[in-house]
Amino acid sequence: MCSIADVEANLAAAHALVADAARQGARLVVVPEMFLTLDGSQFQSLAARSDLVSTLAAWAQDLGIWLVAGAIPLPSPDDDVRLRSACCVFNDQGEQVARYDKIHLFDVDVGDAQGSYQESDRFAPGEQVVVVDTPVGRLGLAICYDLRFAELFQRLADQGAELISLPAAFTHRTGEAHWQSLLRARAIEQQCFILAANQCGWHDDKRQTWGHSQIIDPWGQVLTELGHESGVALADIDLSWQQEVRRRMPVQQHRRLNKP
Ligand SMILES: O=C(O)CCC(=O)C(=O)O
Repeated sequence: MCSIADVEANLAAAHALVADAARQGARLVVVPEMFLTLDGSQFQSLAARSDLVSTLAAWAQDLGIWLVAGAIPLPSPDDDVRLRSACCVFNDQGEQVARYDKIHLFDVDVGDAQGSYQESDRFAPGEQVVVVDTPVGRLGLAICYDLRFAELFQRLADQGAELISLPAAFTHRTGEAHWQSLLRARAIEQQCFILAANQCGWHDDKRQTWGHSQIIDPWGQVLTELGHESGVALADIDLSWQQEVRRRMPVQQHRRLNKP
């Protein structure tokens, strides 16, 4: 989706997309990073709103789906005044079953319309690698810039991840150059499904994201892909195909360095 500076409008747009996915039979739905807003000046007030997490939990329960709720700004679990960019997972009963705080923060000058990004001005990095069992497989959690850090994906796979979700607001410039190559590489390396939900388009004329949300299988095949527009991408997660890929090419067993 393409979030703008209006949180209520973004909530309504996200809910419509999630409901559409549920109507089409999705059992687990991933929404993009910072889908409530990409406007950093609103993060502090959003993090103070206790109603948002319960709203997202209610979506999951009402629609009978598991929801990987992108990333939203939440308070740090410790005393740090900076927030965390947090991905909460809700089950179909509306219970929060996991929370992953983005580990790798995007402090990068990509030379696009926004100038440089300094995520660590507002956020502190997470420290925990998180996996959670879901009805469609064991799910590892990562967010956007994390995609560039293969060792996180290796750790997720070492903890049994069969699929890895990646809510993102990947920039247009870096997305055009690297998004799909990195997604496919991570899927092939870990022989995992990758569920990548990206923001798209211009956000209030300030920032442009790449879109191209997609689902990739453990062989690196793109099962479904959106373009630059917002929408819903759906795929079947066939874990027997994953077992077949892993059985035929047991790269994890062939590791000789950094074995867990
Ligand atoms: O890694 C990139 O090129 C984009 C990352 C990004 O936009 C983010 O983490 O918000």
